[in-house]
Amino acid sequence: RPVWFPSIFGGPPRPAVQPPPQETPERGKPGDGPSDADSITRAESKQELEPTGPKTAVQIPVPLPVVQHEAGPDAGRGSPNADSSPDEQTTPKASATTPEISVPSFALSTPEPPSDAPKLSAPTLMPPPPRPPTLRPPQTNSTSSSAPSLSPAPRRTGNLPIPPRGQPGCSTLAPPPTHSSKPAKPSRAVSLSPGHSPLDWARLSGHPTADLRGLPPGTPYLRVTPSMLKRQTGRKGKDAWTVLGGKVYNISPYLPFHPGGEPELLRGAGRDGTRLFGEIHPWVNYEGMLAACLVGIYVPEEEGDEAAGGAGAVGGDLEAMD
Ligand code: HEM
Repeated sequence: RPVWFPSIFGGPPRPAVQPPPQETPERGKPGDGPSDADSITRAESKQELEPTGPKTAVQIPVPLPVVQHEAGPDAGRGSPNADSSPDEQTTPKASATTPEISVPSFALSTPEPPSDAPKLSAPTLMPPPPRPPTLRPPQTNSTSSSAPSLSPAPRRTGNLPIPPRGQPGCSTLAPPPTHSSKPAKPSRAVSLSPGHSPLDWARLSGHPTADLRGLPPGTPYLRVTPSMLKRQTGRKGKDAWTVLGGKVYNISPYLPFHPGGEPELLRGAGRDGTRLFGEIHPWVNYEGMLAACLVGIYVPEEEGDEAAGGAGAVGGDLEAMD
């Protein structure tokens, strides 16, 4: 393999002593093991195991005899010692304990685990990756596997940089400056009197038979004209009507329940409050909340059913509309 380098880097032309195609089959031969790293490792481990095991297995280079060789000394040593479980007879644990003592490559990791833990010595065949000093458990004796997973947590938090505090705009509790630059719109909600919460209104108006229209029972839906609506302002003993989306509602029963207050709600009384309503809270489901307060539909003057008393029957028009 060193012969390649001069030819690659423009050195004097030399005939290749061993061309690449010839190296591969030679290295693949099981008998020429010294060139392969695995074969070297197996050979060294077998040599170290040889004093404790039978000598015949050392001469076999293939992996299968190695397993048989390791099972032999394990069974032989494991039977007098009561500390090993019966499952260890089939595992190649004997090879892990023995090279730990004599293989030169184990010298780097030997001081880390104690020699009485044979299962932890197996990964020492390959040197462990470098770990930061903060993640290393403080105790050298690794008695349980769960201990290392718990110990790095407090160490890690202790080494994390603490964000700066005390400066304006740097607090983690405060919103970002881009969000806090514009002051929030102050709420115009009022405190409702006891028994007039939104839930109370839902109980009062949510019943299917609830009738909060302020009309005699059995009165059909009305065709409400602008002149009719104008008189329903909530004053002079009359109910307050408003138009929302083409429908006329009696909002008088809802006045003490309105979160925005009675005066605000009365701004829409006697007129079409659709635009005003939509400017303040378009998300409010007025159709569901005022279903029991539905008086009728809003129609032009000439299409109204106004009689001398005020109301005319709508008939089935509103039901067809729904
Ligand atoms: C058309 C005249 C109306 C006006 C001028 C009006 C005005 C207001 C105002 C100023 C608020 C307080 C908003 C805030 O919290 O800052 C409010 C809240 C509220 N209004 Fe009205 N309102 C009207 C009609 C209605 C109607 C007809 C309903 C029910 C069908 C209603 C249901 C509510 C509800 C549920 C809230 C609380 C909204 C929330 O907290 O998000 N309002 N209203």
